[in-house]
Amino acid sequence: MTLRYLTAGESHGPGLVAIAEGFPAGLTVAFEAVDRDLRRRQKGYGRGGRMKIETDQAQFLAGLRGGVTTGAPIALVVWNKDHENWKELVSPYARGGRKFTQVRPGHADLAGALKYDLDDARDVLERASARSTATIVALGALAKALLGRFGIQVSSRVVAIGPRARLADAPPDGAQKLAIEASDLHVDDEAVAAEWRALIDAEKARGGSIGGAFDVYAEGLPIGLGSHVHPDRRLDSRLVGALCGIQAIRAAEVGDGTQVGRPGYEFHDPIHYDPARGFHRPSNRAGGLEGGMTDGMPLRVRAYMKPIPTMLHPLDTVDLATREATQARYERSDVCAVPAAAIVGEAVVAWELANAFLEKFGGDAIADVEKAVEAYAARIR
Ligand SMILES: Cc1cc2nc3c(=O)[nH]c(=O)nc-3n(C[C@H](O)[C@H](O)[C@H](O)COP(=O)(O)O)c2cc1C
Ligand SMILES: C=C(O[C@@H]1CC(C(=O)O)=C[C@@H](OP(=O)(O)O)[C@H]1O)C(=O)O
Repeated sequence: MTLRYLTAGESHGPGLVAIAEGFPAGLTVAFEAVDRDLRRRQKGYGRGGRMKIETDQAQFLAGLRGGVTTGAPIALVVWNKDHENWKELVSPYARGGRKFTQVRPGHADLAGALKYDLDDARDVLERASARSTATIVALGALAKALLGRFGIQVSSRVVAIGPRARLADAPPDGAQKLAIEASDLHVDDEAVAAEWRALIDAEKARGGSIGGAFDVYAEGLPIGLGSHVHPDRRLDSRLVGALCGIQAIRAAEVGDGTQVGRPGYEFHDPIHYDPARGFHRPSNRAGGLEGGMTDGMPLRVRAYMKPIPTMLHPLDTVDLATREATQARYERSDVCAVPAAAIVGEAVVAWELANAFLEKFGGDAIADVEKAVEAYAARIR
């Protein structure tokens, strides 16, 4: 492991912190790019009241001087504005409010309370909440700064909301990227977005929720990140694991990976070579990964997000304190958060790619990494 991080923080506590280690010295980090990704994560049609309260920004505490990494651990914090309303309820210094015992199906509430011997599921849900993805996105922005330094760009697009899919098999081009950024559903087709808004509205009207899927892409990757030699060094296993590590992601797919009904001739990508382009493929069904390594084609991974579990018209459950039948507790909730999850998806993919990149080319200083990248490119031409 070259890059590593830890995060801490509760959804309604004072703030969320992250410490990252392993970035080479001499990397310029644009703070605005970090905050831009934090803003992107807060957007999206179907989000609930919380996002009107927060305006996430990363405050850096260590590891950079004048916007440039020093090689020391990087520390940052994202403050929770909503904590002002929870000071007496959720804090290292106070614990108050009615106990949360009407455990919600689809959440960590039940298993977490039993496993950790807690009589208040609040102690579980505060950390299980996807609020922590704000720190993940800030860390991902650091990884993107490293990748960007070497010409690698990470992007994403929502490809399904509920039953209505709009699949694509290549990364968005420049114009499509602009359209995606302008869209409240993180898609480059306004007609599809209108259909998706109607689906979200219908679920909201009946007190329900809706899920979907998104693709994450990376362009400009060298051949050979990751490794075939052990399962835990395979980049496909690491990317799928990282995507399923995001709250509410239930499955992830590499390239056309689930299309196993296709015959082999329609599943694999022939290899071509010419001196100008080097090794390349006429198709990219593998999604840029073969044998657990990048194959030089754009990376394409898809993640599937379940419908948000907290619903205005709640499901049946059992009260943790009395063991009697009741209904799941509702405070407030998103109805759909697939566009936000796509930004988190970019972050976790960027992190895994940056880690694999530094495993292959790593050095303590950016200049060392540059030399390793150049030497490798010359060798494999
Ligand atoms: C960006 C994002 C926002 C989310 N917002 C909510 C929400 O408002 N309400 C909710 O019940 N779940 C929300 N979730 C999902 C829950 O955090 C998640 O389903 C829960 O912690 C249980 O984890 P699991 O689904 O991975 O099993 C959100 C997830 C993400 C990625
Ligand atoms: C706070 C965020 O998402 C939250 C994730 C979440 C959950 O259960 O995962 C539940 C909601 O929290 P609250 O109960 O405070 O409204 C979401 O708003 C965020 O994305 O920053």
